[in-house]
Amino acid sequence: MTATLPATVQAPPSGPPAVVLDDVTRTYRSRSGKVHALRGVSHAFTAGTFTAIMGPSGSGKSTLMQVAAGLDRPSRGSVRVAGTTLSGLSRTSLTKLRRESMGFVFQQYNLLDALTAYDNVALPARLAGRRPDRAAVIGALEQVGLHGLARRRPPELSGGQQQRVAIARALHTRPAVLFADEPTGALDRHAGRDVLELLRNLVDTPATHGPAQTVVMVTHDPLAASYADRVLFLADGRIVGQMERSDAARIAARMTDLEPA
Ligand SMILES: Nc1ncnc2c1ncn2[C@@H]1O[C@H](COP(=O)(O)OP(=O)(O)OP(=O)(O)O)[C@@H](O)[C@H]1O
Repeated sequence: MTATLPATVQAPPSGPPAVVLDDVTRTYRSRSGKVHALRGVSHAFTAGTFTAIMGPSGSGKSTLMQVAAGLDRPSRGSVRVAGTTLSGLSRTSLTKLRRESMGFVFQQYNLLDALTAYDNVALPARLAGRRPDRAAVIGALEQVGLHGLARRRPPELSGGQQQRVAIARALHTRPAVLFADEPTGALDRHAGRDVLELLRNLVDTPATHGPAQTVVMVTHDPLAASYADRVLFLADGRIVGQMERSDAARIAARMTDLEPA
């Protein structure tokens, strides 16, 4: 279902939105007072596109991702994922939506060393009390180029291969949106590039089933951000700029402008 965009959100030039943030504010209360992590953020993440989120430390990147993924609730404003507004959903419905429509990849791979790559990918289905769909698990491992290594355990894989298993685990439910938080942060340059090329290919390769893959990635690395279709720059809880398909040098220059002197 394609929902109508709220008036405050600028529609991107093409395609329906996979995730919409409308005037999202997130304020934390700490002992030293209120912290305004997000201040009225509105953005539509177009389905089938790759967006990088950058900004200085403390600018609100992780909060934006947590709120967009329903892991945290906004203090004000609304979030919609795959056509469903998150506010008002029960905890169970939110968990179901997250399980079916969202995939997560972090800097740490969070794999179980005792399980094979295949069983790591199948684990979320098992934990949810479902029988894993063998074809979907193998399909996800094929998508990340690891079909031949399905029986290896994480200690028998390189860091880059382990991250690809983690991506396969995130992809195996064919989520509408893949959220990645510093997915290359623990990898060397070469392995990091492979993971970024993989994320790029997921977006570029037409899906045989389900919606086009949408990727939203938080990163500190301008080179990583250069793989995205669009870079959003955050500062002090606000979106302060965007760049379309840009190179690492230009992205780095914009970041330098945003860093506090
Ligand atoms: N649970 C919390 N309680 C209080 N303040 C918080 C909480 N989570 C985040 N903050 C504050 O909100 C602001 C934004 O934090 P956030 O983690 O989103 O920034 P970030 O851009 O991801 O930073 P980094 O690049 O350092 O990871 C910061 O000032 C942070 O200290």
